[in-house]
Amino acid sequence: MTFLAIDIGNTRLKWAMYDAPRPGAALLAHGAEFLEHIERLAEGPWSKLPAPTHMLGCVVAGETARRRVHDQMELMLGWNFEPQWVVPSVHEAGVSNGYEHPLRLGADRWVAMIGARHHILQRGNERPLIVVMVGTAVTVDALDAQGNFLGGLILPGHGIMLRALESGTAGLHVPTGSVTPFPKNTSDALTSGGTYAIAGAVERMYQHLYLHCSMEPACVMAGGAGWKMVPSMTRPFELVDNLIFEGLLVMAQQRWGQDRVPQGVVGVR
Ligand SMILES: Nc1ncnc2c1ncn2[C@@H]1O[C@H](COP(=O)(O)OP(=O)(O)O)[C@@H](O)[C@H]1O
Ligand SMILES: CC(C)(COP(=O)(O)O)[C@@H](O)C(=O)NCCC(=O)O
Ligand SMILES: [K+]
Repeated sequence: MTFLAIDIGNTRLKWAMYDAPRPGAALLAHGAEFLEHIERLAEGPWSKLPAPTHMLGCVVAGETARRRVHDQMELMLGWNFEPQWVVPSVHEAGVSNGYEHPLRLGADRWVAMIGARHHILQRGNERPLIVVMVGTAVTVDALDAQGNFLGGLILPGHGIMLRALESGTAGLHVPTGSVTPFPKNTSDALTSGGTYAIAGAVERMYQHLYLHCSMEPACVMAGGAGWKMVPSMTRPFELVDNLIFEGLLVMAQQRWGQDRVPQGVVGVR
């Protein structure tokens, strides 16, 4: 059994191939393509893969992007699985969706929260949890210790913040700068402003959640630009690069975990 996991964000498609559809499976291959290069997948990185038997993905980049990926899969000889895409629900894998309209939550946020909760539970006690994803947009989602998703923030990512300032002003066209506490040039002022805007939003959510749960939250961060945030965070954060894939593996196991030991056999010697 081989499992293909796909995450289509607004900037890049990330994919990973595992030897089984369950957490802990061995990673066989992985890659990322900017959305404008989706058409390279079949002839390029996917051409060397064994045929997946199962596939699960999440997409927030729209129907056209998903269709372009389906077209690539159809070009692959021997790929016969039915593509499945995550639809956020009211409850899955120990996480309850507190969104007013659960279906309107970004599928990537839902998968990341399920991955993060699984990740944290594996490492110890139930704790409140902050899940930060730094991609095209930034999302900051809060879960209580019981796995209830309480709500989350959406803010612009680094690129969108810079482009918005560039296009809305006459004098802000400068190269990328450094993050510093007291920026003394325009480049550093813009780069630091964006980074601390994200760090500040996360800190605020941390305080909200701490107050709500009376218990220190654990913090998990992911996304293509997550590494940029690490030095500027005000709380200890764990960077989990494959957070979405961990979530997809947890969900895949619920769908196809037929390798489970049959009931009644456990413990029999
Ligand atoms: N070559 C690159 N590799 C990784 N991250 C990049 C690269 N170029 C830009 N980035 C940063 O990562 C962000 C995209 O991260 P990603 O997680 O792929 O976003 P999304 O999930 O929204 O597609 C960009 O907005 C940018 O800040
Ligand atoms: C917030 C997002 C744009 C993040 O997208 P990304 O940065 O991962 O490309 C995406 O999760 C989305 O479109 N969400 C739907 C709206 C919502 O979650 O409320
Ligand atoms: K994403």
